[in-house]
Amino acid sequence: MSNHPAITLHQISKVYANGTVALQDLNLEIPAAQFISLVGASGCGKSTVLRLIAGLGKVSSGNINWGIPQAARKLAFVFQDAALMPWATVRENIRLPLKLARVPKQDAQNLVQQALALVGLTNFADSYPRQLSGGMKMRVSIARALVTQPNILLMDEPFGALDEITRSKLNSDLLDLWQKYHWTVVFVTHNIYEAVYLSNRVLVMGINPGRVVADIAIDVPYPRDEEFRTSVLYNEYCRKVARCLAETMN
Ligand SMILES: Nc1ncnc2c1ncn2[C@@H]1O[C@H](COP(=O)(O)OP(=O)(O)OP(=O)(O)O)[C@@H](O)[C@H]1O
Repeated sequence: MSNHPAITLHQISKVYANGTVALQDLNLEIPAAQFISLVGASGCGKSTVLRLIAGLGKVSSGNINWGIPQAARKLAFVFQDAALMPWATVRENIRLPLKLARVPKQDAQNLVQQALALVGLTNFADSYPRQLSGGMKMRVSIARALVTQPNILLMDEPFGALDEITRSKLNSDLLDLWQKYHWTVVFVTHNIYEAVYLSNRVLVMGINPGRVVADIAIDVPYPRDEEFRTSVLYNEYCRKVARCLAETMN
């Protein structure tokens, strides 16, 4: 894994037009190919951090420095809501970003086929969203992000609406893909267990104002399996994150 910073957020503040101070003096260094999670109380600015990295809004002060030249930056965003077009098939939903980028049809077809295989939905390519379970819809949403072959993946509570069993399966599948493709991942979640299982680092954010209050390295090698999830070490990490989170609420 490279330690070269892909993204550095330096003294970032974000004040929305209505005066809400969402972030204040937030510092965060994200090395290339790291999987980091942001956890924190509702309203502490987690989504704001993702949006600023994605360029969907301007910082009020501070700056975001990129270790990757603009031409080589390929960002993809996955939201909690799969937000699929109900009238279009799985294949058409996944092809949408390629269509918008005017990728030639044959290339697009190949990329969609690959993305379908990655998320295990090849046999559902011609199904409609209404015919899929919640977990399958989220897989389509992930495939739609992966089809653009990103190197930075921004995920805003992608599994928040799923049941525990589906969430746990998608966590494992996501880690398998990450180990293969080495994306830089910034993952927002309310779920401490998910954050510890997935991440190289868990960043705990405080509220009022939003900032990073703890940066906890999860020093456990990948692949991480069921054994890790049931280990004493895993529980210790979860407790540590929970304690930091509780302190932010005091
Ligand atoms: N467009 C906006 N205009 C004004 N205030 C906003 C806007 N977007 C977010 N905020 C405010 O900024 C703060 C941070 O919001 P943000 O959505 O980043 O938090 P969050 O940690 O992702 O919350 P949650 O966990 O509930 O999704 C909140 O107080 C929110 O109300």
